[in-house]
Amino acid sequence: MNLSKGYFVTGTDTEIGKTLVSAALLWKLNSLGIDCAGFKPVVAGTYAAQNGSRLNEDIESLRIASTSKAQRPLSADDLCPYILDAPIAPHLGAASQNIALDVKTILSAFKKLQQDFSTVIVEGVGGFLVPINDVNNMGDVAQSFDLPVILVVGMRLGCINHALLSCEAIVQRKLKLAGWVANSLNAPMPMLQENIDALKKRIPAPFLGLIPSLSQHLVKPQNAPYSIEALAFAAKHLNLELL
Ligand SMILES: Nc1ncnc2c1ncn2[C@@H]1O[C@H](COP(=O)(O)OP(=O)(O)OP(=O)(O)O)[C@@H](O)[C@H]1O
Ligand SMILES: C[C@H](N)[C@H](N)CCCCCC(=O)O
Ligand SMILES: [Mg+2]
Repeated sequence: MNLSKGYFVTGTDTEIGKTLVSAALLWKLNSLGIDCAGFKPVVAGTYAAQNGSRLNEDIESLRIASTSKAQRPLSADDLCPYILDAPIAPHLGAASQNIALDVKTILSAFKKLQQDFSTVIVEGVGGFLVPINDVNNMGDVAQSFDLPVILVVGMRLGCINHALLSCEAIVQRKLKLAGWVANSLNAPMPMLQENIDALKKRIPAPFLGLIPSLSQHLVKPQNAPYSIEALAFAAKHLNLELL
């Protein structure tokens, strides 16, 4: 395994398992004794914690899977510079809160976290080209981080086209495509293996594994992070030797 100082995890769409894969990667790195933290450039969608504070599911999943350093527990703000309330496209959520999202602010928050951890796993927002403002998108954020990219493919009808478009965009930006993960979602698609084979033939990067559908007790509850058990289950299906 020739681990990079971090990975940028993107996906074929929103809600296809980027958080599951990112947090599972963190869990696996931790189990190998590698200190690591999760990062999210922007989140859109919060819920109220019991003490009234606003939390986000992705940040909480990444936070519980990050290495805990006794001297200073990670806060949500360490993992994400922009926490927006509405579960909508981030440039719209930001505009409705009069916030201007910018690449420089995101990059400096990422660099700050990178100082304290040898590996940072960044979970992108939605698909690879989701806008953050009128000029920039997540592809620009990925380029500014200059990390190898891992593509999560949500295995459902339409994913072949979405995956290949994403690969073209990643390669066109001269980013390294380090590998891709097939995630089965809540119901395995018909001809799952044939679809995976079609992707294997066409994606110019190693196949890191297939995460099966989570059984009922592992499915993420609403307004809560993934359980450690779910992350460990997903991690078992990822082959980091290929990175
Ligand atoms: N392998 C799986 N089996 C069953 N359900 C899954 C699986 N992977 C993801 N899900 C479900 O799909 C939903 C979306 O997953 P997740 O939050 O990881 O996606 P995401 O790509 O990170 O979404 P977002 O774009 O909002 O960040 C969750 O409710 C999760 O429980
Ligand atoms: C709120 C949601 N869960 C994501 N965090 C944001 C997804 C933005 C998708 C934008 C788009 O491609 O149309
Ligand atoms: Mg997510």
